[in-house]
Amino acid sequence: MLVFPNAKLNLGLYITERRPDGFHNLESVFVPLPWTDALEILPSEDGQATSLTLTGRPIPGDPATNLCVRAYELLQADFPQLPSAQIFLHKIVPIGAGLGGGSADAAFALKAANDLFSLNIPIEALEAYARRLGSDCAFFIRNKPVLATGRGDVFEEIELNVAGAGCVVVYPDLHISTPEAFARITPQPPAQALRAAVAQPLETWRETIHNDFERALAPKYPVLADIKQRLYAAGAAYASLSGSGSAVYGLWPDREPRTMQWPAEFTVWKGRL
Ligand SMILES: C[C@@](CO)(OP(=O)(O)O)[C@H](O)COP(=O)(O)OP(=O)(O)OC[C@H]1O[C@@H](n2ccc(N)nc2=O)[C@H](O)[C@@H]1O
Ligand SMILES: Nc1ncnc2c1ncn2[C@@H]1O[C@H](COP(=O)(O)OP(=O)(O)O)[C@@H](O)[C@H]1O
Repeated sequence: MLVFPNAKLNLGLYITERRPDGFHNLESVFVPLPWTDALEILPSEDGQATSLTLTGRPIPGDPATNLCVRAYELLQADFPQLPSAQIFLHKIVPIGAGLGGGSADAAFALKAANDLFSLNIPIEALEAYARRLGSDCAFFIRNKPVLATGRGDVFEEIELNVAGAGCVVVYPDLHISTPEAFARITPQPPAQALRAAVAQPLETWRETIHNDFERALAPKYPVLADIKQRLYAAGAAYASLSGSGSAVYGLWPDREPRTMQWPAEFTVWKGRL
């Protein structure tokens, strides 16, 4: 079974408090971004152990701990009838970019195994498996715009009118680790209610919707503010860091983004939400 795990963007991101379990409560709107990896899961040849074949963008870390493998093993622990699998991942979405790429691969691996082997796991149970793999992983099970709270794993439906907006995502070849980014944050309540702010026209968001990681990361990574400023100079109605970085995106509600030149080492995605 071949699936295409997509990335996500954060529209606003407020880190509101540190929790006793070491994680942080947050408030953010997550939206699917149609920038995808390719993931294939097939039953193994007779007697072969589960294998992972990686192509595309190199993924740091031991392949045995790749989130696709961990997702599959999580299901195998509860479904002994699940055979070994051959997993092929062609990695395209930048890593450590705040685009949720690893979490998307894990969630799509759960969904693909559920469909391929007819496990009939209900959607709520798939979300529960996903929560064990990463804070934002459960988002990719339903893969619809949500207001996320808690650890980034508690969702409420939200009305959004960004579908079809022009979007440019710029990854400056900079891996920012999520724990490192959190270490730079002082939690505080959001200045504005996010649900109300995203309901207003996109042109108003520049004044009302913020990502707390921007200020926290600015001293160490000035390139992030440079990219944002260039997106605004090219006519974006709204521009922001996604997640804990380092990808920065711009949105254009009703017209094509102007062509922009970026350094050769940057990776740029251009399309529509
Ligand atoms: C904070 C967000 C916002 O979108 O950042 P990005 O990963 O997108 O940049 C995500 O929810 C991240 O989700 P995810 O990347 O799955 O995080 P996890 O693997 O669960 O956690 C990685 C580390 O980040 C910190 N962490 C993560 C989520 C959270 N709510 N509080 C935290 O303090 C913890 O130090 C944790 O050990
Ligand atoms: N399939 C995968 N794709 C990307 N990263 C993975 C994967 N499996 C494990 N990882 C690990 O997860 C970490 C976070 O990756 P990713 O989800 O892309 O970043 P972010 O949380 O910033 O969106 C990486 O450092 C990587 O080592």
